[in-house]
Amino acid sequence: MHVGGESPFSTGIRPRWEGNSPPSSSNGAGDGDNFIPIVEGGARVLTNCYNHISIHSLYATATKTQAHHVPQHQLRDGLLGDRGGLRHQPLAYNERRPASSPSDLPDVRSAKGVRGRVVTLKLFEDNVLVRQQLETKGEGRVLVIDGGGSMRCALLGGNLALLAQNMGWVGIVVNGCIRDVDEINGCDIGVRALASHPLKSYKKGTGEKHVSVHIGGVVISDGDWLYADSDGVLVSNTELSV
Ligand SMILES: O=C([O-])CC(=O)C(=O)O
Ligand SMILES: [Mg+2]
Repeated sequence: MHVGGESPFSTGIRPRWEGNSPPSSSNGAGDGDNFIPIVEGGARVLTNCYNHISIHSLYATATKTQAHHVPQHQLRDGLLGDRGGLRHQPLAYNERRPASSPSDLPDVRSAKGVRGRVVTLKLFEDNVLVRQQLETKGEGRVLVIDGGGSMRCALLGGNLALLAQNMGWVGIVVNGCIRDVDEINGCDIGVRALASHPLKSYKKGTGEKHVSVHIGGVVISDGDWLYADSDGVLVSNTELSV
């Protein structure tokens, strides 16, 4: 994906940093929210792992560290049991290695491309609003779900992806986890997520619709344009010629 038909670097345009400080850490990620590379006409590139969150590269981001994000007392006391039980967490989950560099990541070439206007949801470990939204007509739009980056349950699965496809949504970006990966891959819809997780989410209906969200270092608002392919994810206030 090239913005405006040319690489931003070949046209001499350099990223600039919005906010008070440039990235401070050695991997260039900073704190994730205080800088935004601008490549053209206000287009924002989602940084962090969003170049690598195709459903075809899910397992690379499910690390040993993340498996430990579920506090031991919750495992012991079964506080998450009403969502299917952590017993269903596969052993293999603990055996996956961290994705420490892009070269560690699997192939993402077959990731489906996505372009469309954004509808946002902001929620945490509860996907009732996701179903509600996907039950409405997608009309070629992309659902962006800010799930707070939770690695403890899935906000989208095969049934919801099929619903999305049938209702005319073209893509779903999840700042969180998905499950039923094979079923999702069989749907005619592009999905990006941080990782897969076998556990379902709560079903309480908490969260907000149509609010601006922060994902991968950028602000994404209802009505923005989102472009995703195997190169990464771009967001813009206006339609781009990508
Ligand atoms: O538990 C959920 O709501 C997600 C899911 O598995 C599906 O959509 O198939
Ligand atoms: Mg399912």
